[in-house]
Amino acid sequence: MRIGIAADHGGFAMKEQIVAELREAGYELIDFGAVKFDASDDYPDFVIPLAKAVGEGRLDRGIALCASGVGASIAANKVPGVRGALVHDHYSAHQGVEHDDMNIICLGSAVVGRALAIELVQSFLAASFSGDERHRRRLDKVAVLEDKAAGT
Ligand SMILES: O=C(CO)[C@H](O)[C@H](O)[C@H](O)COP(=O)(O)O
Repeated sequence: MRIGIAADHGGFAMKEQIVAELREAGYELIDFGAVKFDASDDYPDFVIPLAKAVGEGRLDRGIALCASGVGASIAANKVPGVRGALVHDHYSAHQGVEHDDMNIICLGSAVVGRALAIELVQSFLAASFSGDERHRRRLDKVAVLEDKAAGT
């Protein structure tokens, strides 16, 4: 599985922890930055390149962090092909993939602790889209909006 991760200063420390844990667990992942803590950086500068890589199919899954996870979620979901969600709980971390084909998990470093964040990411990465017809039908109704925006 091709995985990417991105964070602004609000999520930087937690990103570093998640990268270390996932690499230790054997995952390979691409780090879209930030590469250092800079209190003046902006989450779109890191989250949008990650989201484009996921939306264009160059990555299978993404992990996006900021302080609340809200800005990261808003930015990621502007990108076609992205189905991102701000997640704080185990059920959403896997059900969001199983039912909604979530491909970017957004986390708020000021909201969830390190251990929970890593468990949420592992749950997200371990889950697969069920492919059930009712879920595809619902996703197709959402994707229509992207098709209209693209003029197709
Ligand atoms: O949480 C965030 C957006 O939802 C981001 O991490 C911002 O950086 C957060 O708003 C903190 O911003 P500040 O410039 O550090 O006050």
